[in-house]
Amino acid sequence: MTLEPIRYKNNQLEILDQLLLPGQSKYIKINGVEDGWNAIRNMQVRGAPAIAIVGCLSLVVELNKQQFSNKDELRDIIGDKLKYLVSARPTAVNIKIAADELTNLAGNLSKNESISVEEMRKRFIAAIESMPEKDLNDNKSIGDHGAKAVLDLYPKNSKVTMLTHCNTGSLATYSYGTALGVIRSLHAQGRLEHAYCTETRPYLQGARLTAYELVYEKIPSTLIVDSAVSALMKEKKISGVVVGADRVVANGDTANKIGTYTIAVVAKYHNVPFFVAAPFTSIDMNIKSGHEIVIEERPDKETTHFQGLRIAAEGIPCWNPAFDVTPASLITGIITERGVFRPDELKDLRL
Ligand SMILES: CSC[C@@H](O)[C@@H](O)C(=O)COP(=O)(O)O
Repeated sequence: MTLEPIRYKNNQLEILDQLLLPGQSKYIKINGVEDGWNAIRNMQVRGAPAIAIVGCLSLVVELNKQQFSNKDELRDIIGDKLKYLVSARPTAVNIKIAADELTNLAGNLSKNESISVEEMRKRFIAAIESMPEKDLNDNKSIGDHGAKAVLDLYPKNSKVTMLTHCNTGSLATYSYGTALGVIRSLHAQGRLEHAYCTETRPYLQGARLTAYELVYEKIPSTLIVDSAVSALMKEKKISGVVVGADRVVANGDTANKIGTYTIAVVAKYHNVPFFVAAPFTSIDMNIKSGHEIVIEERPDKETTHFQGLRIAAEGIPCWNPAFDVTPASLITGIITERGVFRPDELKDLRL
């Protein structure tokens, strides 16, 4: 049985409150878009694919509660609510891409004279309800393509040791995970020697969530502090790094959890292959290079406090960007559900 971060059944939406993990497994109800926005903003749900799925499902919950007098009204409400959901966190692109596609769908459905407002609502909801299964299937393909790409670099039947950052597992997606899915796939094939995960300051997605998933899945693994990455690459035989992405742009530059760029620089120095694992829903072709990506800055309190307790000196100001951008030149390959691409190959792909 895998972890179930998102429960959606009979128009009821619940999420596992990731702020309480690993100490407590508590589900909270999402009763509509306002709840969805708050859960995303407060990081009770986080991880680019999970944010998109929860945000869009929160809209479904709300649409099912209301009556609409005509299709234009339904289209306008959908457009406004999606815009609002996208505003919860700016860097992860999956929810923006989903919102754009769904806004177009609502526009087309509203223009279709052969369908009623009720039929429009049904078709729109069906499109959102297909997202979880697609995410799961995409993640399994990412896992398999990624495992092959890593193993192809090493002698036949040898085992590999991987490093990952942040949380990209079941908890960051609907299920299975992206970068952690690659590690999971290597483990399932009996080809994983060991996985290392970073703590991922300041929110500790690695220590709290990835470590929890690795233990849960009985994957041989070790937790390190973020600042141990250089030492790890010097002292242990690391076969590859695999991380997720919040936004991959047209030239292959990739925004991911703060600290990813440092790991990529260190990997280059130590000649360790550095992979990004992400579904096509994380690829933003509208942005040419990483300079244009909006990086979310989170409150100082996430750096100065831990579980409500001040750990930093009183009065010190903080700079707390949630993400950084790894230049394409440091990325060996981008693992997607359709295969593995060099960063410079992205621009020729049809999304
Ligand atoms: C499959 S999740 C990929 C990324 O979203 C993940 O690595 C990450 O950076 C998550 O950041 P978070 O701030 O926890 O939402």
